[in-house]
Amino acid sequence: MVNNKILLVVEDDLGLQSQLRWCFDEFEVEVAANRQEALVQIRQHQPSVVTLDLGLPPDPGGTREGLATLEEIVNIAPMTKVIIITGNDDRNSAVQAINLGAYDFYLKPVDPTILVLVVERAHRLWELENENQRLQQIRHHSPLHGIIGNSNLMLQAAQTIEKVALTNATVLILGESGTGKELFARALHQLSSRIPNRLVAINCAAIPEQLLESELFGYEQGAFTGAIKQTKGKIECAHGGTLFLDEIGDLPLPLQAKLLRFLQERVIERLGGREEIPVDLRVVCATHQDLEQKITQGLFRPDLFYRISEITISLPPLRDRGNDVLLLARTFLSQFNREFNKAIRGFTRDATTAITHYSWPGNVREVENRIKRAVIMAEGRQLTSADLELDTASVNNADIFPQAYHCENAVTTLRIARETAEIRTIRRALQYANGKISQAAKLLDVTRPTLYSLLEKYQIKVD
Ligand SMILES: Nc1ncnc2c1ncn2[C@@H]1O[C@H](COP(=O)(O)OP(=O)(O)OP(=O)(O)O)[C@@H](O)[C@H]1O
Repeated sequence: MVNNKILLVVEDDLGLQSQLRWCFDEFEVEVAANRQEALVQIRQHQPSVVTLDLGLPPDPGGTREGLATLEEIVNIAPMTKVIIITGNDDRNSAVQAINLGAYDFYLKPVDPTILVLVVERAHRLWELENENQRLQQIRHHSPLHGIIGNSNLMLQAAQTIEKVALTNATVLILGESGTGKELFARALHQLSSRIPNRLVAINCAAIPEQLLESELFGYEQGAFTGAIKQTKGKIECAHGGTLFLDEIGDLPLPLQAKLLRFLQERVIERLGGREEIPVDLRVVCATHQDLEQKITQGLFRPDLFYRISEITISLPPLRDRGNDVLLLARTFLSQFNREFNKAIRGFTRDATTAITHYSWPGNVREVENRIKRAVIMAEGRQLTSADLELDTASVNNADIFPQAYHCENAVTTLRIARETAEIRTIRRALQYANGKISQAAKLLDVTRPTLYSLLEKYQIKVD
């Protein structure tokens, strides 16, 4: 767990370094004697405040090294408050440091009591800014707790959930696999007044028909061979709470009739039992299937369909959610960095391009899995498209053109279309030119350096 009160003292005078180390009781104090050590400590401990002596080796008598260190700190940890410590005769450098992004300066000689106050104030500001940023992120990126998304379609879905949560209406959530149907069902339960009780989930596609009935409705002792004791079903277990029926489209027809009866009368009978047991619960169903088509095929009861779809929420596939994919990718990256104790700092440009171009057939689950695998395996400081196994070839295979038409953001759409056309044209020219760069460049009417930079940009390999 990250300690919030971490101070980094960057000071090459070892006497002063140890004096400073002991005067900040409230802080966990880390020390560094030069630029390199300072940057390692910043990455490792993410301090809220840094005190930085401008006279660092190899320029202990000047300020060049101190100012260069400041620039790097501001670059990699922009929220960190850097307090410059400098000689009384060097006000100009102090002002220059403020221009470069230092939070404050302090003129030597050091009076520990005053410096503690300055550091405390800087830490308090850091805390407020952090909290503010956190709240803004929640407001901007999380329409509901734990649900990441900023696109209009997701905000609409979240608003519907908020509106229906306090009612008892039966909700049907539709969407491709991995779009977050179960996550939304859980959010609905959490916003409802049924939160003191459980959400009980059952996947109708994962359990064989003979077992599904007893799983749902329970059984009395001796109801069938192996029924050695009375057992409650999922419906009874959800009493007072929410029953989540996932893959409802796979519920066999005989069980559809039994479920319909329960939804109409709100009582169940266990298998082998005669007693009618009243159960009070809210039902949420989900499916990736087209239920209306199943109705026309005679595979789904229309009366059950109308019962379960008092409110229908359609979750769009990820390829229709504009920039949500990048938001999700970044969120999963920080989550898995924390989980696996890694410090990968974002995505390379080619990774960002690949993430926006790929069509994500497995939706959010696929983003989560790819980033998890990449964080575990990656060796560099940023994730590349190869780490994500989304190199140019797989992005092309996913055929990025259809996405161009579905994107919410028209500017992105044009960019995707242009880049797709560029990739294809370059590949064709290389084929014609048998992989000879200068000939391909001539065909494309660009210079060789331009073609090289395009090959690098799109990660096109020349055989
Ligand atoms: N908007 C989102 N923000 C954050 N995480 C999400 C989001 N949508 C889905 N997830 C995560 O993606 C994974 C798949 O989501 P979920 O199981 O809810 O999808 P599903 O539509 O129910 O899938 P299936 O139809 O295959 O059961 C889960 O780990 C979930 O937490």
